Amino acid sequence: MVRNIVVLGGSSHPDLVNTVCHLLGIPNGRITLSKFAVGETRVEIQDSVRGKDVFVIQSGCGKVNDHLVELLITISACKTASAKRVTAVLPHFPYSRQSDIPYNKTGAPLSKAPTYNGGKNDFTFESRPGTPGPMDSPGLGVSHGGLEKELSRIALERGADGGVNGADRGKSHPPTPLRRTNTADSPSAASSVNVNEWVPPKGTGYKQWVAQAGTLVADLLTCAGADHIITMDLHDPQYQGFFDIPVDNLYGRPLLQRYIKYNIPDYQNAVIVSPDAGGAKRATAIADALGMEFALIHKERRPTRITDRQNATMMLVGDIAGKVAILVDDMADTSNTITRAAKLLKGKGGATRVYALVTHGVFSGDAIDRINASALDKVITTNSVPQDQHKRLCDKLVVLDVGEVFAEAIRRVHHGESISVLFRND
Ligand SMILES: O=P(O)(O)OC[C@H]1O[C@H](OP(=O)(O)OP(=O)(O)O)[C@H](O)[C@@H]1O
Repeated sequence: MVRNIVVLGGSSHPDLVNTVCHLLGIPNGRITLSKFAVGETRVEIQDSVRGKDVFVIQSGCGKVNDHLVELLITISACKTASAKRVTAVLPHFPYSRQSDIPYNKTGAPLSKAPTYNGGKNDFTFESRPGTPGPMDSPGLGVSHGGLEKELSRIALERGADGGVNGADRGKSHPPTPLRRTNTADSPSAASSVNVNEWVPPKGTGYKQWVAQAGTLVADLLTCAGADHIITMDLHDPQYQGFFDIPVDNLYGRPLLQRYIKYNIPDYQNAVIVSPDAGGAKRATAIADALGMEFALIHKERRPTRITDRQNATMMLVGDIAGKVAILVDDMADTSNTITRAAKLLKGKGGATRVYALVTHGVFSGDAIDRINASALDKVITTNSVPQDQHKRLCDKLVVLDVGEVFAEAIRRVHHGESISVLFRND
């Protein structure tokens, strides 16, 4: 039984909250989460947190934006109710994929938007303009009808070619109309991003503005009053540097490694495969620890728009013919990456069996259907986000429990003990 500690759960992952409280031997902190009719979040904390060490557990899944706001309000409520320390526990950290700038091949992002001054161009290709204002940026604060007309007119006047990257420059294309993407039906990353997808006319020098939401989310958590963050397998470990409070980034690696060791027959002769260059370090760490071979799939998506992510070209570097391939990645969202990788590994690669091990099985939209129809033999994930429903729909899915890791991390942080023991890989 741990004393002077309160564990509160947001609405994203009640099972994990129950497990953690059970393992710590404490009752769940009492909290009421509700909504006003308009959709605003309302939080009421029923236990006194005065002078207490408070941990708020909320994972980045489901209605991820609602859950984020719920977390921020809860943290703030605890602070104003005189909690001694508030730790945000985010088993899967929302927005951590958005800490960098996707269109950075040719240098820093543009910092000023183009001005639509009657079709006259007042900037060059080398311009480094400032942050788009509400009236400057496509899709922000301007009535869509008027904006579409204006942009189409500019495109027509300039004989647009639609190129946003080097590869497209110089080619001749017809003027590019505005396209609207319907975001209502699919929660997948690729289909939910664009409100207006506008390809700028040739020679304007304007590259689409992409917000670095990761920075904002880090600031929001700190401003709300978080004193400490506990999370697991951040998409980009450098994201910790966005915070000026301690961040404990736990590893899912020991769990995944244990699965390989004890559940994959003849695992020493299998090959660990990273489905993209970004995850190579994570995958090689496992391959090295288990003395296994390593291969890499090169996934090319950066130079183009975010909507092209699903069409990225994949190329296998390494030999997996006649072997078992074990894909290792930090997360599966739409599952496009792992299913396409599996197709490549079993098809051209000649792998006999393909496993995918991902820490965060978000499985948005039709991800589970995609896995069921894929060449993947098994998908192993953790319950850093709820998996009950996914498990019911997918026989290939194996779920590893992170409850113990988070409970132990909370216990150790509370007592001021080192958490490095949690990084052991045996
Ligand atoms: O299931 P999916 O929808 O395919 O998403 C999963 C992929 O997304 C992330 O990488 P990302 O594409 O952001 O590339 P990066 O590693 O270059 O940042 C993640 O590391 C996976 O590889």
